[in-house]
Amino acid sequence: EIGEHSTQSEAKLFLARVAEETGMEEAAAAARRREVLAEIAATGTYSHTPEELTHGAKMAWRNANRCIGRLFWNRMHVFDERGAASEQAVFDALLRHLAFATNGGEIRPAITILPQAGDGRDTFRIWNHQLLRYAGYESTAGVVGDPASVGFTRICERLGWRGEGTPFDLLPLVVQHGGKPPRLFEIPRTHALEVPLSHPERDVFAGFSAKWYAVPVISDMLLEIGGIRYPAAPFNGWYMGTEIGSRNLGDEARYNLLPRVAANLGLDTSSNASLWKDRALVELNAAVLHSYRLAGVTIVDHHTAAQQFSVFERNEEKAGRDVTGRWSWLIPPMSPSATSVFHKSYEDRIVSPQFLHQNPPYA
Ligand code: HEM
Ligand SMILES: N/C(=N/c1cccc(CO[C@@H]2CCNC2)c1)c1cccs1
Repeated sequence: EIGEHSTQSEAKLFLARVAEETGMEEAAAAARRREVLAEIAATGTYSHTPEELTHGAKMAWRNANRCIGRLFWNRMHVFDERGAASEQAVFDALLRHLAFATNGGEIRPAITILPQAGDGRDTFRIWNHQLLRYAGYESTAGVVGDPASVGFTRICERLGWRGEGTPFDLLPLVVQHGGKPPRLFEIPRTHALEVPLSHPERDVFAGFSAKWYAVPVISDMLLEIGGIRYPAAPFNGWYMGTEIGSRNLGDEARYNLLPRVAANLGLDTSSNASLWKDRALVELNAAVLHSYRLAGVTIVDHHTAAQQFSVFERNEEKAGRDVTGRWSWLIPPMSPSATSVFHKSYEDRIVSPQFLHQNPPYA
């Protein structure tokens, strides 16, 4: 009962906003509103039209408070896979998503929306954090691969998966349907474009051949639109260089490459004041941007991304909408004060539609 009222009020708010933003006729909007309220009264839930689903997913991106990439919110391809009825069908849809998004390196933002929660049939959950990610193996000599993946790698191994044991083993996709045991699927190499990393002037990676995957596809967040929850709705954009250069490869708790890069640059790592970590970070980030450009794979540097975010703020102002944001995430991890975002403040208010974190499906 209470659920029904909240769905009704969330649905009414969403339908009114979509009608207004997509210029729907008043009569058509009223008819749709009545139809949805009747469906909720009869079944406790409702289904979005393809148009509502598409615009709702774009609104959720536009409302993503931690996202610096929102300028392009209206240019995202939406794959409606609400008809998926098996793990195999989900896997096929995810491969299609990867192929479409990769597009030979000219990355296209996209989202694949799988069945909504609570529509009677069981829902799907994708256990991966991202469709493409490297395994992490804990050993007595430390971690081989991505330390952030150690837990999930163990789960994959418990489910029967065996990696090669290199620092860059692509993890399998793990798809669960309702309460059934999850199924594992290997991603074909044809769908997992990777970028070999090199530096334009210096051999910063001497002794460690580094690479990273082209397309980041977040697959563990829940998409909420007008009171309807989509627990599996993987979405991709392109990378901002600092995500790879500063965090994935630079963090001590990740690939921890700063000492090696500093040594290869001949820096004095005996004192903080030589700023050797800062110099190593700059060259590591320069190498990432250089390598993706050389490979013809879309990437954005944090200065350009910040400028694009300013254009987004101006566009939203013109559209009469507030921009909400989480400052601590919007500022890039490198040279934040050299970007405009740093010198502004943002209200971290949750606006629906929205992407939300959800509990991992595995114990
Ligand atoms: C097109 C290029 C895009 C770029 C460069 C970009 C950039 C970023 C960056 C740098 C972050 C912070 C990630 C971190 O610090 O770990 C982020 C967060 C986020 N982005 Fe974007 N983004 C893009 C597209 C998208 C798209 C297409 C969506 C969804 C449709 C999206 C939704 C989000 C969400 C929900 C978060 C917060 C994630 C969390 O709370 O863990 N972004 N984005
Ligand atoms: N460039 C990106 N970066 C991210 C966007 C959202 C989330 C993440 C990773 O978030 C992890 C969880 C908290 N920090 C790391 C990275 C995109 C991924 C998918 C669309 S754009």
